[in-house]
Amino acid sequence: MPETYGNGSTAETTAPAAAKPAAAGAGIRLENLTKVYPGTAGPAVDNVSMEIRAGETVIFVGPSGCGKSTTLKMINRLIEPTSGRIRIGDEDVTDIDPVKLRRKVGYAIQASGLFPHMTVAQNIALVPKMIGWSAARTRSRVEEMLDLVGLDPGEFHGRYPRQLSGGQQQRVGVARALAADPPVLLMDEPFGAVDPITRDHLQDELIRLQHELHKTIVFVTHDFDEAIKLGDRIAVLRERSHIAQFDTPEAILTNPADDFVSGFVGAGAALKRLNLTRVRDVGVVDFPTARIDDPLQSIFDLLRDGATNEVLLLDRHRRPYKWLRRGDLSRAKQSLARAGTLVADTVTRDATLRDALEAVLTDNAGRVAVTGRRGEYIGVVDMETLMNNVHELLEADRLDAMEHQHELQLQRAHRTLLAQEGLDGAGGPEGGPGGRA
Ligand SMILES: Nc1ncnc2c1ncn2[C@@H]1O[C@H](COP(=O)(O)OP(=O)(O)OP(=O)(O)O)[C@@H](O)[C@H]1O
Repeated sequence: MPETYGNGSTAETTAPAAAKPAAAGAGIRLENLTKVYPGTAGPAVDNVSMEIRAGETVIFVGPSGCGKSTTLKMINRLIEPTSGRIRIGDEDVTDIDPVKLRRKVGYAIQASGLFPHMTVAQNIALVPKMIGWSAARTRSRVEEMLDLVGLDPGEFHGRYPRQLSGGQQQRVGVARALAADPPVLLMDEPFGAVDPITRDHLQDELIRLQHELHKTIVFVTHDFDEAIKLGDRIAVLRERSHIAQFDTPEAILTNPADDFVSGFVGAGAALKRLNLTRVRDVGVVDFPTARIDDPLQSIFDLLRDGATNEVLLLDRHRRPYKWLRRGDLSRAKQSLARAGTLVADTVTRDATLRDALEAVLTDNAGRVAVTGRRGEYIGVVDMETLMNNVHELLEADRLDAMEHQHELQLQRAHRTLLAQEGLDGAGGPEGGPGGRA
């Protein structure tokens, strides 16, 4: 059995035992929402109605300028609607005090939106303070939030945003949005400004968080692959936020409503489906490991005598460090410094098969190491497992397509038969039974 998480902690038990359980999501209902910006000819958002269920992640995608951000910002009234209503849970929030609304709706944006002159802790404490939490409660919440987003509270809480990497800033942005424990989280292209690998990891983190918290998340992105990966449902929007299709990623990929949606899905729908399967759903298996501080001799022995000709070397924090093959030993001499190949990329259990395939190709090791929330080793997924899954997915799609084709043929044959029998209500192509000469 692969070991799961280090230090006995699991992704499901990050909050201190005494903490209140997090507020779960609340449903959102948009009713005939319209926004006309002053001085513009037509509405930027025109009469949009939509129901978002409690606890689901809904992604808005659509071309630039179609009104995604305007629609999103009307939900927390950063932009006041010209007409229409917004309900969160049982409450009509269209006219409530915006400060009260902040308790219900967290907001995370691109490039984290952190205040540069405030420390990480001060940034996260912003909304709890605004809504009148005590200093002690706020302080413990800040620590809890840092831990939740995978940052060591002791190390990070006194830093300033400029002392963080882009990915860390984004994590703090999410911690800040969640600090007052709102049931609804709005995210406006939150990962738009980070590099692709960090972006993948942040997406995985968000999936893990959502497994834990069950918030209602509305997320805007330009990136359809991101939408597939994160969304329970995707709203494909066209101009003025008109809804072209609002459905699950599977349904949109296999059954786009029209040419506009097909155009958005783009080529390679079958491969995009790799974004729908997670590493946790395929076989994560154990792999022989050794620790960097193990005696050299014991690592040699493991490779020489054992059934394996490769081990994964872990660092002092049990994080994957190097792939070490038997042949590498001849170069090792008295130290492992020059031996083996550095682990370039890892995935978490929430990563998609697509991420995992990419990581296998990057690492060129035939497998990818799977890690927990602090980067610790859990197991590996190998190329063969990945390829089998890809094959099964493509095969399932092919069968679906064949079935669909077969159904169409049956329907056509049925109609022809009815027509021949004169039972199709149109008198048949030849004008009735027996026809006429
Ligand atoms: N403050 C404003 N005043 C006037 N027009 C605006 C304002 N903000 C946005 N718009 C217009 O409203 C329309 C919708 O903008 P919005 O930012 O909601 O689109 P979007 O889909 O989020 O775009 P993008 O993907 O490029 O961020 C655009 O035509 C935009 O030019």
